[in-house]
Amino acid sequence: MMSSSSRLPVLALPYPLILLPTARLTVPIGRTLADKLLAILQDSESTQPVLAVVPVPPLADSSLANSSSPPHTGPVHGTTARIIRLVRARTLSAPGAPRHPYLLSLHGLARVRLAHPLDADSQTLDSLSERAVVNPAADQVPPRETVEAFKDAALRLLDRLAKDSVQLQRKDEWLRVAVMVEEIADHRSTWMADVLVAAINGDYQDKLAFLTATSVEGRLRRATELFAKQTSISEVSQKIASAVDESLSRQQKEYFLRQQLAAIQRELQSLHHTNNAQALTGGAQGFGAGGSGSELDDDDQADADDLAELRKKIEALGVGSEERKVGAREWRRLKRIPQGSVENGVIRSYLEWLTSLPWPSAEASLSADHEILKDPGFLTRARTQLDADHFGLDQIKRRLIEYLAVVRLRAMAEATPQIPHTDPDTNASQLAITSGEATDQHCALVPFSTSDNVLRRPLPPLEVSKHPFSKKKGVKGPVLLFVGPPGTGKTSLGQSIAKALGRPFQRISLGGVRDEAEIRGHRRTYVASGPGLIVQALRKAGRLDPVILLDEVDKVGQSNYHGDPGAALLEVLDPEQNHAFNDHYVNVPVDLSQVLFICTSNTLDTISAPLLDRCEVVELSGYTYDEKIHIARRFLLPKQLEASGLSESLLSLTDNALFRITTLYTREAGVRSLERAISAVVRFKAVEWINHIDSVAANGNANNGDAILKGWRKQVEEDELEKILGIPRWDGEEREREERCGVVYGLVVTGMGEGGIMPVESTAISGSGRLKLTGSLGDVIKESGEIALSWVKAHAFDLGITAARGIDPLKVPDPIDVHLHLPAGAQKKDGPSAGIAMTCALVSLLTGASISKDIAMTGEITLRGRVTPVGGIRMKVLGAHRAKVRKIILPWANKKDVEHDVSLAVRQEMQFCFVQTINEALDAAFGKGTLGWRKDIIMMEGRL
Ligand SMILES: Nc1ncnc2c1ncn2[C@@H]1O[C@H](COP(=O)(O)OP(=O)(O)OP(=O)(O)O)[C@@H](O)[C@H]1O
Repeated sequence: MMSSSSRLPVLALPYPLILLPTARLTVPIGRTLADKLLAILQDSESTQPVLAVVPVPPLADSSLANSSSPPHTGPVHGTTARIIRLVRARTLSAPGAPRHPYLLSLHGLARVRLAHPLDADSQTLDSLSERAVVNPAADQVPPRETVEAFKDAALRLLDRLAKDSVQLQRKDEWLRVAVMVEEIADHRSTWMADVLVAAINGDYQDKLAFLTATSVEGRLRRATELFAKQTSISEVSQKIASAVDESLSRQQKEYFLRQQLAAIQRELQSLHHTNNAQALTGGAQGFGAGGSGSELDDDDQADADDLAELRKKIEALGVGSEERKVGAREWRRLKRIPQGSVENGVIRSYLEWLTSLPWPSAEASLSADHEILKDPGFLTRARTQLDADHFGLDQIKRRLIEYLAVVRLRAMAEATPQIPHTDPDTNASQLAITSGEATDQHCALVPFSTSDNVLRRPLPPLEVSKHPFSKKKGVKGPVLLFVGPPGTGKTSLGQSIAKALGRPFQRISLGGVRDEAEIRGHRRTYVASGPGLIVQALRKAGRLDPVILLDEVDKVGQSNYHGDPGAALLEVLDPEQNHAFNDHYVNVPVDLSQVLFICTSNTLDTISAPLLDRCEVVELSGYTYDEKIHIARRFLLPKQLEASGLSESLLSLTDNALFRITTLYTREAGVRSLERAISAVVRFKAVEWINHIDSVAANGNANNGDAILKGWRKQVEEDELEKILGIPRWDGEEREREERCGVVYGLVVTGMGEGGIMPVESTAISGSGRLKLTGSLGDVIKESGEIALSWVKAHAFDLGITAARGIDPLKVPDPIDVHLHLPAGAQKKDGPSAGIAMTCALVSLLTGASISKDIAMTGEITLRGRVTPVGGIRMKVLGAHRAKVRKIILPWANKKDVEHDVSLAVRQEMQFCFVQTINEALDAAFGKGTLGWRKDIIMMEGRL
């Protein structure tokens, strides 16, 4: 068939655009072209007028690509295309907008050739010139073998594409096309070739060659080649993908994904910016002219700033120091690892920790501490500080001042440069320093001379430090351990010491720490790992030399499968080791030698011996009523008034009210419950005050100060307390204490370190001479019960219980069992100190004589009847005093404890009986002459 010619408007498609017959294409176009097309649309009779669309290859390739056109001439081959849409782009803008604000959609129809090649002027997207075009002759049927080869190649490619498709729908589509290819008639195969080449990815040049192939056979061959090429590309990339898949680690994959995500985000951001700009300017402005947006969107910038900051911090670490080396190494790793990956986050948070710790290499703050210590008035000011924060505690304050004096002396000694002895035999070559006034700057190095009467101290030989951090030795003192019941001021004393030294204070609560890692940190391999409590405190303090209070060391867990937290604590507190404390997370030796550690504990019983050995114990055993009343008036009431917004002019407690609160509403060694009770009173009065001023305001006197104060009662009287605090908890306890045969009051110290009294009850029941002990008793206290019974049985005749020696009082006259019980059965009790109380209870039970309820006792007994000393005397005595016991029986050996530890005021209010034997204890308890001792008892004791 002959080819036909006609005139059509010709549109040039710049590289890399190409339109094949059967394909569709949408291109952004400018206003000029849009106007021209609009004119065509208006003039045309058809609603979808036809154009000739000619791809223009890049200059270098033009001769190659449009191969059938003569060299050095413009392109001639193209496609006829129907205009199916011309719209103005609103929101979507292709790159280049708004120079191309219109979108033109074309549908390729058939191959076409220009009668004359496109000249250079007409090769732009804007140009549209009407030209003569030649429509090639209609297709002939291609040879069979060419069609077969084409189908084969097409099917292989479609199969590959179906396999590679991730989406199921896509897969189905490719398979459906494959069925069509199999079934298509030979004469339609060129159409199929057009459809497939248009649908698959392929090189521009390949597609152009396919477009320009004039013969049907040639076109099918080119399509076959293209399909084969695409199949092999697809297979190779699939192989690479699976090989990469195997070799890529999770992190690398994540990296690629993140890169893609970042690219998508960038695209979205730029789209967003353009939209903003268009919204602001009606679309008249160019790309990238959008507003700056919120600073929260500017992730990349913030991230870069953080990294720069981190880098600066690493650079600030001491040159050559271990921490700097580790920091630099981790920094290099950080740079290698993709941003946003988990590992990246782990390294960054590690570096943040590492660089935010105070390191000796970068530390400049110690000098401030030394200045405070050098000040001649340091000790006086420390004493003033302690007095300002705490009432009483004289002995403890004196001990703390001694401690601070040692700290000061050591600090001054450490601040002195050390010079080696060159020759110990010659005085002239020895150097000494005037101690006391020595300072960093002013230390006077003078030759040591025996004739000098100034206090001089020869310096020890220079120790060459092996550890990199021990350039400046720590201001070490013994580790203080405050032991005492809750609320006795242990924590607040620690705070006062920190204030006196001008150092930051950090408190670490060790109660319930079961895991060594809580002290030492987790290794970085753990998910969500972090440093231990010690390093955390150091970072919070921001200095190398804070005062760290290790609260409740007695409650640290024992060694278990989570490690031994106690052992880690030993390392922390050991001056020989703690200059290079090893936190598992930080993994660089941390210098704790400058830290001043203070421990607190409620009791000494549960502290491990090695830990106790490192500490110097300071006991705070509790306050008397008198001291509590003073503390309440001077410290607790003002503190609560301030906390509630009232003032002393609006609220006061009478002495009687305060006494009642202290004695009847609280009974504890410390002052916490007292503080709570006072705060309840203050809160009650605060409500009253608000109601009062509201009612005054309602009467129109809101601004009249006198009128406001007129009806206000600021005093809280004793009889109001029941309304405020409820029924007194301890009222009538003395009445409840019974004076009964078989009941005796012993003295105890609870697990919280609080002293008090505890009844020892005994009763006789018919039985077979056995002893029954109840009340959650430990082995030692049970043994005390058995010793007591044995002693009573052995002395039953002397005490007048039995008629003759050798008779068991539990069998004759009637066989009985004796039941000894210590109430509060849920509380564990142990220890030997209930010995004399149990003996007295048994004697009382068997003789029928009773002991006054105002008497309490403590002391261990031996089988021979000796009374041996016990511990916790001060706490026990104060507990008894609080319980209004008037007479206490104690072992003779504890006399010095009472004289030394118990205040004179308490001693004057109580009667103390110090006993050496059970006989003396019984006499003191029952009163002389009450028990019917047989006459020869004195002789017997002499023989013992
Ligand atoms: N001698 C005192 N003078 C003034 N206030 C005191 C005195 N003793 C204790 N306090 C006050 O009692 C409160 C409780 O004290 P702190 O917290 O120091 O008790 P603690 O012994 O550490 O108790 P815990 O063993 O329960 O930790 C604080 O407000 C403290 O100021």
